[in-house]
Amino acid sequence: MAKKIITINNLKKQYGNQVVLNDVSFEVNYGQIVGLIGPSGAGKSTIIKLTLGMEKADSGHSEVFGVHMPNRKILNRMGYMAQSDALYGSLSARENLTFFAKMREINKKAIEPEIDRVAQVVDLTEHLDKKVENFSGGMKRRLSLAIALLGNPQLLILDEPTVGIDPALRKQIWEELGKLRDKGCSILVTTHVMDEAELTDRVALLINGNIIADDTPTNLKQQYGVDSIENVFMKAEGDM
Ligand SMILES: Nc1ncnc2c1ncn2[C@@H]1O[C@H](COP(=O)(O)OP(=O)(O)OP(=O)(O)O)[C@@H](O)[C@H]1O
Repeated sequence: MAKKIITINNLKKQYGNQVVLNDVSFEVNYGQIVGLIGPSGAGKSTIIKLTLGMEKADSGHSEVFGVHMPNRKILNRMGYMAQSDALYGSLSARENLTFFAKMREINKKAIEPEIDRVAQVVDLTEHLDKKVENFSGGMKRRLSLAIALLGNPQLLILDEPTVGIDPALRKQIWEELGKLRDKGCSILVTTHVMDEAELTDRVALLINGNIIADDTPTNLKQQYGVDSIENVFMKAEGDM
C-alpha cells in the first residue's frame, strides 16, 4: 500500500455564513506530485492552511507524516510556500535564505552551498545580494520557492508557486519538482495553470467546497472524454 504523507479527513470550514469546505478528504502519497485545482475562491489555500494547522477546521482533521497537525517539529521537516510572500524586505535575498536555513536547522557549513543550489534552481544567483524590497513580484515568488526548497525537504506544499514567473523558468521549476519527486519528495501544489496540472501525478479538483474528482491526469481526461485538464476543469465546472 502507498505510504501516506498527508491525510485529510472530512475537513469542514465555514467563514461566517459562507461554507468554504463542505467535507473534504484526500491524500498525498509518498513520492507523488498532487495538484489541487479549482476556481478562484474555491478554498484551495484554506485546505492548505487547515492541513498545516495554521487555521482551525470546524470539524475533521489532518495528519502529516502520520502526525496530527498542528505540530511544529513536522513544519521543520517540510517546505511551505504560502500564497503571499513572507520575506524580509530590508534584507538581501541571501540574508533571507540564511535566516530560513538556520530556522530549518541546516548544518552551518552546509548553508552556503545550499543557498547556491536553490538560487540556481529559481535563477536568482545574480540577485542574491540585492535587497528584497527592490525585487519584482516574480523575483519575490522565486525567492519564496527557493526558501521552500532549502534542505531538500521530504514534503513540499506550494500555493501557486509559479505566479508571475515566465514560461522558461516555469518549465525549469517543474523539471526540478519532477527530480525531487523522483528522489522521494512528496509535493502538494495549487495552480491556476492547467498545463502545470498535466505535469502532476494526480489532480484533485475542488468545486463548491467538495473534491469532485481526484485521479491521474490521463484518467481524468478519459473520464470526462476530453483532451486536456483545462477541458476537464471547464466541463466539471459546467456540470455543477
Ligand atoms: N480568514 C478569512 N475570513 C473570511 N473569509 C475567508 C478567510 N479566508 C478565506 N476566506 C474566504 O474563503 C474562500 C476561499 O478562499 P481561499 O483563499 O481558500 O480560495 P482559493 O481557492 O485559494 O482562491 P485563489 O485561487 O483565488 O487563491 C474565499 O471566498 C475567501 O474570501
